[in-house]
Amino acid sequence: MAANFLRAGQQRLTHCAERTLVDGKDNRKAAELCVEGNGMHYDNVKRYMDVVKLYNRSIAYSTNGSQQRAQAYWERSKVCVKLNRYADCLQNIRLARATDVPGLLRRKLDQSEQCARGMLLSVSDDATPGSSRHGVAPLKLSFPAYENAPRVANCLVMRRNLRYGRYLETNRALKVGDVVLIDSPYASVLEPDFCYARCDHCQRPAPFTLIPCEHCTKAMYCSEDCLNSARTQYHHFECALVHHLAETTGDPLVLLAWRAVARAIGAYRYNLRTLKQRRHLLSQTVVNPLLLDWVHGQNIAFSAVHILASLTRAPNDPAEVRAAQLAWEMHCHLVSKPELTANYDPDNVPYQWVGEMCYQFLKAMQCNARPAQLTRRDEPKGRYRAVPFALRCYPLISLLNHSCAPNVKCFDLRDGRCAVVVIQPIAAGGQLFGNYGYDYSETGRDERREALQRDYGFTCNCNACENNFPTAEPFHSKRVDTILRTRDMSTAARNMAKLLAEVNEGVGDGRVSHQQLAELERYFELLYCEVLN
Ligand SMILES: C[S@@+](CC[C@H](N)C(=O)[O-])C[C@H]1O[C@@H](n2cnc3c(N)ncnc32)[C@H](O)[C@@H]1O
Repeated sequence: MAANFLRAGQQRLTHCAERTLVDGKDNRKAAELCVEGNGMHYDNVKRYMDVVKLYNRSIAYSTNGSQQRAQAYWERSKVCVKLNRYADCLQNIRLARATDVPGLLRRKLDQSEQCARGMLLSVSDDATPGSSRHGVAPLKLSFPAYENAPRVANCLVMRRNLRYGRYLETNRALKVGDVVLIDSPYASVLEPDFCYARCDHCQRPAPFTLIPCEHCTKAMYCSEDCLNSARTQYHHFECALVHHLAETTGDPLVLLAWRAVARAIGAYRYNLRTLKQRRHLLSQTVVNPLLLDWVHGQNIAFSAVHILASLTRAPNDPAEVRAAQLAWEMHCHLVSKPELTANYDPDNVPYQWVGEMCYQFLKAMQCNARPAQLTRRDEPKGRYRAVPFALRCYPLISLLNHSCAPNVKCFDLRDGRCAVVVIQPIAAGGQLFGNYGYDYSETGRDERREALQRDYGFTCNCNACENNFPTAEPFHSKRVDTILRTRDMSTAARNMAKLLAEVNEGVGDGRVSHQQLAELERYFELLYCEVLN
C-alpha cells in the first residue's frame, strides 16, 4: 500500500525533485524583527519573553558576523539587565563583539559590560529551571534495571496478544509511586510557540543566550555543543526542509517524522546502503526492544522505533494521501543531498525505499508521538495547568497501551527524559496502561471513545469505559498552589512521602482517589519536572 501512495505523492510533486530548498538568511528581515521588538512596550515577564523571542528571530535571520546580528545581541543584553540576568548580559555582549560591530555600538557595549560586571559581583543571577538550584537528587528506577537496558526496571516484560498488540506487563506487584521506566526520546521537536525560546536540541529553556544555526532561520541552540550534536545527528538533513515543512504544513508531527528519518540516516553515518540492510532485517525479525543491547548498540533506538505500530487507515483516507505527498517531498529533499548520492546505488534509483521509510515514520508518529509538558501558573486566577512545549517519540514508552483510567503516568523530567510512574496499584501479571490524553476524569465516555477510534484506531474497553466512570471535579488546592509558587521543595517531598504511605497502606485493591492523585502529581512535578510561575 505504501508504494501505491508514494506513487500518488510522486505524481503530484514531481516538481519538487528539481527544486533545491533553501532557508536563506535575510538581514533586512532581521532588522525589521529587531525594530518590532524595540517598539513593544514591555513591563512584565510575559512581555519580556515576547520581546526576546523577536530578538532571537532577528538573530536567526541575520547573517553570520553582520551588524544586524550585533544589534540583536545588544538589544537582548538590555533585556537581560532589566531582568537582573547579568551573566547572560555579558554573554550577549561577547556574542555581539564577535560580529561586525559599528563604532557607536562598540562604545555602548564597553559601558554596558562594565556595569554588568559590577552588578554581577553584587547580586547572584536567577538560575533557569532545571539547574542545580532545585537541589533534588535525580530520579531513579525503584527496582534493579535490566543489564542490557538500564532504562527499564527488570520487573517489566513485553508481551503480545490479539487485542492489544504489544504491551508491557509487570512480574511483581507494583505500588503507587514506583518508577519503572525512564526513557529518552528518539526524536523530539519544539512546539512552534517555544521555537525561539528553547534549545532546538536539548530543548532546555535558554531564551537569553540562544545562538543560531548558520544555515537556516529556524533552529537555535543553547551551546556550541548542542549545535554540533544536532548538526551531525540530524539537522544537516533537515535544515532547509524544516523551514519548508513548517511553512507548508505547520504540523509538528510532520517535523517529528522527518527528524526521526534524519536521525536514522545520521546514526548509520549517512550510509544508506547499511541503513537499508538493517531496515530489511528488522522487517523480518520479531524484535523485543527490552532484549536489545541498549548499552553497546549505537543504533538500538532506531531498531526500536522502526518497528513501532502504525495506524491502519482506509486507502482513500485524505490523511493517507497527505502522508504520501509529504513522504515524497522528504524523499526528494534527501536524494538531493550530495553526501547521500555519493553512496549511489545504480540498482536502486532513486531510493524509493527512503520515501517509504519517510511514509512509515509519518504513520508511526501519528499514534506514537506524545507531547512533552511543563506546568505553568496562569494569571489572573493563579491556577497551575499543563502546557505542551514539544512533541516526542520514545522507543520504549511507545509500548504502553491506553486506558481512560490509567495505572501509570508519564512525567517529563527537567533533564529531557520521561519517567513512567505507577499511579494505581498493579498486581503481578497486570498490564501497564498509560493515557493518550483522554482521561475519564475530564472527558465523557462517548467523546473519549470516538476520539480514540479516530486517532488511534481502536475501541476503548477499559474499566472506565465499561463501567462509565463519572468525570471528576478539577483539583484545586490553595495549600498546594502555595507550595508550588514558593518552590517549597522540602514540604513537597515530605507531603508526597506522607501521601504515598497513606495511599499504599490504605488502598488494598481499591483505587487512589482523583484528588489524592492530583495532589501527588503536583508534588512530583515540582520535584522533578518543569514548573513555571
Ligand atoms: C503507542 S502504540 C502502543 C503499543 C502497541 N500495542 C504496539 O503493538 O506497538 C498505540 C497503538 O496500540 C493499540 N492500542 C493502544 N491502546 C489500546 C487499547 N486500550 N485497546 C486496543 N488497542 C490499543 C492501538 O493500535 C494504538 O494505535
